[in-house]
Amino acid sequence: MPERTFRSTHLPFNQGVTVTTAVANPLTGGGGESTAVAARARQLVKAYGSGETGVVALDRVDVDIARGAFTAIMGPSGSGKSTLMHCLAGLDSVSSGQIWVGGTEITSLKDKKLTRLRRDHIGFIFQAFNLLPTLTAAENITLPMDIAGVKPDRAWLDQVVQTVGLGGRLRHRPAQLSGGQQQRVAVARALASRPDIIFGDEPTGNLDSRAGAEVLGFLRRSVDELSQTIVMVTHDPVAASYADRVLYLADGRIVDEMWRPTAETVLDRMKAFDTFGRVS
Ligand SMILES: Nc1ncnc2c1ncn2[C@@H]1O[C@H](COP(=O)(O)OP(=O)(O)OP(=O)(O)O)[C@@H](O)[C@H]1O
Repeated sequence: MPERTFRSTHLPFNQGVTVTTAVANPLTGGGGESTAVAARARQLVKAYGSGETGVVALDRVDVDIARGAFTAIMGPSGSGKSTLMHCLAGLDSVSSGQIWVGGTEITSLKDKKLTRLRRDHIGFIFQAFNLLPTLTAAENITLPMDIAGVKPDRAWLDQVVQTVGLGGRLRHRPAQLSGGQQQRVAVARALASRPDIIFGDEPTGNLDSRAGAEVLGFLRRSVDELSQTIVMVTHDPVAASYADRVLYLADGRIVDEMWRPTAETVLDRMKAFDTFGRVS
């Protein structure tokens, strides 16, 4: 496990200090160039509106996302999970602070370069599977690469298809697949271009527990066998237990983290948050 510093406010787990940070560090230190860190944010602030009606969705967040690891982001509704994920993925602008994906500081990129970085380096899996109904599973998997004019690496694609267990379903269209199979197509699509990092927003939110477990198992395998980096927002302690590390957000701050979570330890931590109250 990498050395890390962790400080948080108000909660009994990590008492006392005023800044929140979840920094898996410092293997190289400095800016965004670490090979051990797939993405990092420093003093990230995201505010919506201003004055009385303004909301600070992210409040000076420092975080490192370890490369080749599976990170889950948890926290109560409105705590800033989706906002953090969208900012890290370059889908949303920030109010202040800096974000690096790999060695690139994305917070200073103009639209065109940011779009290209997202296309070439970041994969997404959403709660809605977002497959095109008229295309086969195979066509859906390679669609983003086809649009980008990038030739898929066949050997890699075969490995991905094998990893997510879709071998016999490649010629089926989405309507001919179960929800779990459709999400596996979406997982394969995210993996196909070998992105540096994959972001999942409640990727099993629309699945029953069995299909969800399958998809989570495939995400886990893609980390273990393909060295993929995954960041997943979830409300579900069972889903979080597939991760290597859980980050807890409350009121726009990272207030705690847990390594090697189990469903029980995550649930206990969530209950403790409820008992001791939320941050501020
Ligand atoms: N476009 C927006 N305009 C104004 N406020 C927003 C906007 N998007 C999010 N917020 C606010 O920012 C805060 C964080 O929202 P966010 O969606 O990141 O939370 P979340 O933890 O993902 O919640 P949930 O678990 O309910 O999806 C909330 O107070 C929310 O109301």
